[in-house]
Amino acid sequence: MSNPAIPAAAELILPAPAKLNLMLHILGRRADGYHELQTLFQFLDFADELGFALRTDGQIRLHTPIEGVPHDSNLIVRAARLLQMHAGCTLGADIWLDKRLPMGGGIGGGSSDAATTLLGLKHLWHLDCSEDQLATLGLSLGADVPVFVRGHAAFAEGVGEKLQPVTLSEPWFLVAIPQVLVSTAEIFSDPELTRDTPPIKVRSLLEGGGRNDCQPVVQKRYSEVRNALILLNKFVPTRLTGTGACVFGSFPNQDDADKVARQLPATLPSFIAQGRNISMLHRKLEKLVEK
Ligand SMILES: C[C@@](CO)(OP(=O)(O)O)[C@H](O)COP(=O)(O)OP(=O)(O)OC[C@H]1O[C@@H](n2ccc(N)nc2=O)[C@H](O)[C@@H]1O
Ligand SMILES: Nc1ncnc2c1ncn2[C@@H]1O[C@H](COP(=O)(O)OP(=O)(O)O)[C@@H](O)[C@H]1O
Repeated sequence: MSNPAIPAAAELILPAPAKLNLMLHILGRRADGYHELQTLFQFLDFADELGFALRTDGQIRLHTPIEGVPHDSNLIVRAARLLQMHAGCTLGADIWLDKRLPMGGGIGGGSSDAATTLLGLKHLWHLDCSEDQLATLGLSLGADVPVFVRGHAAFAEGVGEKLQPVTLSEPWFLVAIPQVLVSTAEIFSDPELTRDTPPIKVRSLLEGGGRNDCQPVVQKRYSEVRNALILLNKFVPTRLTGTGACVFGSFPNQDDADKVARQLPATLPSFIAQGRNISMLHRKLEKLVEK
């Protein structure tokens, strides 16, 4: 199906889905300042969309700027240039982004855009590089990029790069979007953040178990997040994803999620999407390969 936000010139249109951190424990801080974590990633069927067209002059042009993000700093452009350099590829690309995921929301939009760019351009440029290579390249762009490259729900350790695929139930999520941008770096540098949660084994982690260690710090600093947690908790157990700002609750079906969404005030936008173990991107890529 075509997307009116992406011109017909695009030869390849791919989704860049959101993720949730169903739990997020912080175990410690490494010498380089990064934090050792344990987190459970699941994808949502809610996504940005990217269009790609081949250029033969080697240039990378993103035609849909994001306000406040310079062209060359956009993770899409950085991912494209990194792949070009790594593969010694002389081809370029025109790229269009239909941004639907709230930014700075802890649902991984920028990282997912980067992963979709790596996989999309591998396809467009007919590159012979492995998923392992793309995940390693992705990690240099952000801790969350590898899970989007792999496309399978996962228990993650290290700084988020040691991934163990898991199969979870696939409930419907109501995700509320407090109207505030939370900086990941700011939360990780907060002196009040606890960094001593003991490691747990994935098999001992019951679905819905664990917690988000960032939540106390984020809700203390941002009243918008605090209020959203209070409000949504009246209907369903609610938790922060990543370093926020989004908060979520799960439901057995879409109707139940809809009923709660309708009761939220207009000042707290939200969306509903199903949690998925295989990302939308990988489901679409599989279909392309089958053709
Ligand atoms: C916390 C998580 C959980 O999924 O998600 P978000 O809330 O950002 O989506 C991620 O680990 C974020 O991953 P990502 O957004 O790719 O982070 P990066 O760009 O690599 O790092 C941003 C900043 O966060 C801090 N950081 C990030 C990851 C980590 N394990 N330890 C850290 O201390 C560092 O200060 C770094 O400069
Ligand atoms: N393609 C992109 N999409 C979103 N954000 C981007 C992108 N490229 C760079 N950024 C920068 O990354 C920051 C974090 O974005 P995002 O991934 O949406 O948040 P989070 O990591 O909290 O889920 C943004 O505020 C923006 O400055």
